[in-house]
Amino acid sequence: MAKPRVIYWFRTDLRLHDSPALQAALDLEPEVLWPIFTWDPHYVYKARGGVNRWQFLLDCQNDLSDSITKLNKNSKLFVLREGPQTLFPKLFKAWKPTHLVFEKDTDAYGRSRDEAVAKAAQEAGVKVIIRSGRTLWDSDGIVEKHGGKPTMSITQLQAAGKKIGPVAKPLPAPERFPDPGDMPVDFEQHVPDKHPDFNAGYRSEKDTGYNAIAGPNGDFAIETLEELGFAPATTPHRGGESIALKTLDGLIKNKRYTATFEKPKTSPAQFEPQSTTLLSPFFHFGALSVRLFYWRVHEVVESYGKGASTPPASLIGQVLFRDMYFAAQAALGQSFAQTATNAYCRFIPWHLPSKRDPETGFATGDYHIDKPKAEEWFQRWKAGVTGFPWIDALMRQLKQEGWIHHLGRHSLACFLTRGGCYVDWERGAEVFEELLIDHEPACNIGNWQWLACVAFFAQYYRCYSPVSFGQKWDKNGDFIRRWVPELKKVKAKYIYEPWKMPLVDQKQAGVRVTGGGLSERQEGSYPKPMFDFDERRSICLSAMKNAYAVGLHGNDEKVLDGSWRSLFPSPDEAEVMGEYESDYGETADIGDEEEDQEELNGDSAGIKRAARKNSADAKTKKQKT
Ligand SMILES: Cc1cc2nc3c(=O)[nH]c(=O)nc-3n(C[C@H](O)[C@H](O)[C@H](O)COP(=O)(O)OP(=O)(O)OC[C@H]3O[C@@H](n4cnc5c(N)ncnc54)[C@H](O)[C@@H]3O)c2cc1C
Repeated sequence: MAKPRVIYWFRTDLRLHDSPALQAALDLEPEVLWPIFTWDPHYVYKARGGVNRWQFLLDCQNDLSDSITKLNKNSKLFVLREGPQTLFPKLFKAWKPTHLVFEKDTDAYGRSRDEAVAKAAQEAGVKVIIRSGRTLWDSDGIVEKHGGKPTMSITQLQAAGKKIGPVAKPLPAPERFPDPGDMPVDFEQHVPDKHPDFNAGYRSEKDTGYNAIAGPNGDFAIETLEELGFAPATTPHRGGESIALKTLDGLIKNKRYTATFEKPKTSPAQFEPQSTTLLSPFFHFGALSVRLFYWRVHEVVESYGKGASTPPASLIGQVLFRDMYFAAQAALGQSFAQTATNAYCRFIPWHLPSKRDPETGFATGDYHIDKPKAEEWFQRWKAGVTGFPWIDALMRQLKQEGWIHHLGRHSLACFLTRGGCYVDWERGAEVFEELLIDHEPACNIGNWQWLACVAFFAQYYRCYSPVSFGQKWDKNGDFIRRWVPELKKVKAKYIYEPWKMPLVDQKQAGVRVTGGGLSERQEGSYPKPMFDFDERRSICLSAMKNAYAVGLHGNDEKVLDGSWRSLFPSPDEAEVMGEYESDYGETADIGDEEEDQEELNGDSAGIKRAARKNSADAKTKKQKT
């Protein structure tokens, strides 16, 4: 019998070690194996991604490609520049594979993409093999063992995990790699629609990434930042399986650190080196197996004995959080990413709410400016010029390096939402999506919901002060001095509150505290704080208290049709989302009357459809998390 001809499709698993999907492909003992990556326009244009994360991805791909070539000089990672949905049907004809193998992806887009590809494979008579390998347990398996519901706490995750059984032991990396087969690409390339391009702001040069399906030299080379039209990355953090494995080895050698790690005791102000592992971007790109991490840490903890830390604070606890968010996302799909239609997300009438597609009910990526002041605060937060040095230092580190400590993320997220600006958590999640090198949809969204106290966590009265929280870790403000150099010479007593600095001290420190921070910023100045934090904290607190008392969730009819307003004070009386031109309502700006009517009908049908989709969850929506 003829031996299998296998396409191995790398995506979220840019590694050779512990890859159940790759192992399944190799177990077929194929005659030929094509290790490929498809350059998907969805991520290039429709998902937010800053240049630092692209650099990390390219690092991971280059490292993986080198490792494949070390095993077989005829092979490497072959990159094809086309969306998988249009590419695979052509590859199935041109290359005549018998099998397509890949790692399971439970992200909302990943699922719909894989369904389309699997359908095309079935039509072409190509067998599809999918293996879970991105999480400790298969996220769909967790959901099943948790009664089809999302896991909203670590305890729920652990209980469901227990029903599946122990986390699988890691698999060794292969020692041999089969030859690739012929790779004709004499078919027409489907050139993607580049508009809208969410990442246009990063492209200083022409984007030539899709000029030819096999790259500029026809050799299926890995893309470069230049081809994407991007300037060089600014992050010092570099990707790749080789670096990940070395970092893990270093961590494991430090037995005390590994065994006694307690996340709440690690400092968000520590840098070079940071106080936590900084393995998250490697997990994101699959350059490091989370199961390998789990078992190696587990061994250290076991041998350490008394004094070892335990979940949720321990290192094992950290990766349990990761699995918890993955399983929450796996259960809720696209609704997980937003309030509207999400039965598990509390409705809070934040400012700058998302615009939604009237047909589907899903967020479009754009938002309403219901209050110009809130927009100004959001822009200042995003630019790192709020006038609160702790917040600005964190944001500037994030923009420059793409990674900040977990508690730094807490500070930024709390400040933007319930502890300062009262801006929709979806705005913050979008900025993190763009800037983080470890951006993981499930973890980013889940953590934003946690910090905004709309899901997973409900203690909204616990608020991070942009002054005392930073001082707790770094009295002298070294972290601020590193990231906000205008304040480098400011005395420790003013470094967290420079607006309190007398003029004579400002002079001595060579900085003037003046202006609003955005376009009007002057050389040698640092902005005044954008509001009185204590005042804002109490306004937000009472608004949160009220929203909790009203008790709406994202899938409530009142949230979806806008009638929630009757349950809240007016925006003139309290902190409530202001009026704006509705996505759905009477004032939708459509010229033609007939179209107008159709649109309105379509609107409500679309909203109801989205609500129905989640209605199964509605009964459990008020559960304790
Ligand atoms: C608002 C906000 C947004 C976030 N967005 C992301 C994101 O997009 N991608 C991401 O991986 N993490 C995200 N996190 C979680 C967490 O901050 C990072 O995983 C962690 O800081 C990464 O650093 P580390 O690798 O040194 O973590 P360590 O403390 O060394 O932990 C080891 C690993 O455990 C996992 N982990 C730790 N904490 C969490 C957590 N709270 N949730 C999920 N996984 C966790 C990560 O994979 C991490 O690499 C976010 C947190 C907040 C508050």
